[in-house]
Amino acid sequence: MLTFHSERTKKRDAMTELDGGRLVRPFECPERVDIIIDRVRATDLGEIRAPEEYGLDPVLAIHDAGYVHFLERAWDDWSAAGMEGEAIPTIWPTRRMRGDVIPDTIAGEIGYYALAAETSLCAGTFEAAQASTDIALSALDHVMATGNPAFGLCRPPGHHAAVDQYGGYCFFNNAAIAAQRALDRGAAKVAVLDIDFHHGNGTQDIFYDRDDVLFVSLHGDPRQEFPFFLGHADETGTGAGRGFNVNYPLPSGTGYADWSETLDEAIARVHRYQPDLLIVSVGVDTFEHDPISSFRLISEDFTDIGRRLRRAGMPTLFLMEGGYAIAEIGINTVNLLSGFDSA
Ligand SMILES: NCCCNCCCCCC(O)(O)C(F)(F)F
Ligand SMILES: [Zn+2]
Repeated sequence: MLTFHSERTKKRDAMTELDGGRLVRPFECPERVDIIIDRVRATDLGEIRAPEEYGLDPVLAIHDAGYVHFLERAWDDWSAAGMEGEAIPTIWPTRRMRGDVIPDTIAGEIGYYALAAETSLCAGTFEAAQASTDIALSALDHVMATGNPAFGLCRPPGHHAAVDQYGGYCFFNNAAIAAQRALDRGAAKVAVLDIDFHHGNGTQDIFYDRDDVLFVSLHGDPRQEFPFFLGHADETGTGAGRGFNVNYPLPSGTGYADWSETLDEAIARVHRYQPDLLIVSVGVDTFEHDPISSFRLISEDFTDIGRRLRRAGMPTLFLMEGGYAIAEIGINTVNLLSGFDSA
């Protein structure tokens, strides 16, 4: 399988993540890219290619312009305001506050655009996020041109990024940007299957009222797991999009027997939709030793996931999302991709 990769994805190297009341080194660290690409090379998964550069137009086709330009200048504005640490919001437009007036100062503006507080902004964030979209778009164009699968080693990830919000380590929704480009390039229907441990609230938000993108997600039950406030089974879409959003929340401790049964249901739902393209948001934080997640998949299970996805028999684009068991992230990710190739 062809892999798209760029060292520019490592430009975001935040020093802090708010975790349990302490500022710790981020779980979503640049080394994740090195470990995965080393495993791709070590296993001869296939050719590794640098992405083309697509600029901001494909990003602006999905994300709000004010949001994109906020991200572009946020670190400079934060620094210019004399803040000495990395950029972390402390107030949000919560219940019965107003979300229709965007504050002028960065301390207020950051809360308007932030989904959560664990994702610090720092120098290089915008550049890395844009490189991640270039990877997703390059991989998409390859799948559209050849019908062959491709893997976009995206970092930072994207599935929590909503139209005008960042958080959960995500800034631009790579899968949504790729799906929109596929539609712009003539696809009639695109399915996004999100197998990351966490619900892809951003991807759901972006396509919730649309029937040209089916969003299907297996994830930790939001009553117990991040992002907590979206991802329930009764969220099925709205307007034209009703019936084209499918959530499969699963309890903490879910093992592969139950998880794979749900995956087969999800694949059957994708099949009924008959998409021109399947985009898989690949998170391997479903792994038993993931430090921030609570499912119990083992490394061999990822190979089987790849096999099951291949049997779905559609042009497939794999885009990297989460996974924080650093020692095994390469093995688990490449197991999935190799399983797909070998099925
Ligand atoms: N500090 C420990 C609590 C972590 N709370 C945020 C979890 C974010 C998960 C991100 C992800 O894995 O879903 C993605 F794929 F987007 F990277
Ligand atoms: Zn995740």
